[in-house]
Amino acid sequence: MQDVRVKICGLTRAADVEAVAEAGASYAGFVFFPKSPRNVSVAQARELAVLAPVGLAKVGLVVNPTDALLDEILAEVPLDIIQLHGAESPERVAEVRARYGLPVMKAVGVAEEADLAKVASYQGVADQILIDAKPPKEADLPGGNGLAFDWRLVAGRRFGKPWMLAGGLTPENVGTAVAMTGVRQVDVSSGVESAPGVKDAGTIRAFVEAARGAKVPPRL
Ligand SMILES: O=C(O)c1ccccc1NCC(=O)[C@H](O)[C@H](O)COP(=O)(O)O
Repeated sequence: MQDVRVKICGLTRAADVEAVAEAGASYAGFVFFPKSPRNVSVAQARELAVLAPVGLAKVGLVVNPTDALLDEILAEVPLDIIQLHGAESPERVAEVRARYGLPVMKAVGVAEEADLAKVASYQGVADQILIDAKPPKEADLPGGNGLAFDWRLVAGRRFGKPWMLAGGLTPENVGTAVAMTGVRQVDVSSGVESAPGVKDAGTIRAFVEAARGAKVPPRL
């Protein structure tokens, strides 16, 4: 049985990339969103991305990006995946994918069953779907809020494309989340931080260990 794959999002320091690689995560996320405590400049992201070893996929997270912003990022940062975390339409997802020739992961915020209907419109255009907790109405950030949603909504679900579960995951609850949902990939940001935007190497290690040691229910 394959291990659960882990994405650690919002890396800002060289030591974070090192910790993520050493822990055995599969994806390292860099946030390009000025309001975020995890925001990195293009130059910073480049310095971090080049430290990632082969096998650690570098994900660039953007929110409703213009082509100009994506051009600027992709001219400098050797990304493997583009994560679209705003209100991008399926047409925009297809356009970004075609323009840059990179896989695109589209985030969909979920708070109730009805939110999952949106996933269908991205199945044909995105390479992966990130099922994340919907942010509270007053939130400054569309993601990275450390809030979970009701995992029963996605228990045993398949979405026609590989998917990842996010929102309020921690070393303590990720095993339950995997066992309950059957998801093969998980994403975390706040749950491995000692303060907003500050990753903690020990907690990253504990999270990856817990995720990889989780009991994944067999696919029916
Ligand atoms: O993490 C951010 O600061 C962020 C800012 C703007 C858009 C999205 C953002 N994060 C998205 C992610 O992929 C997070 O890892 C995901 O939402 C889970 O976050 P958390 O609940 O804090 O583990």
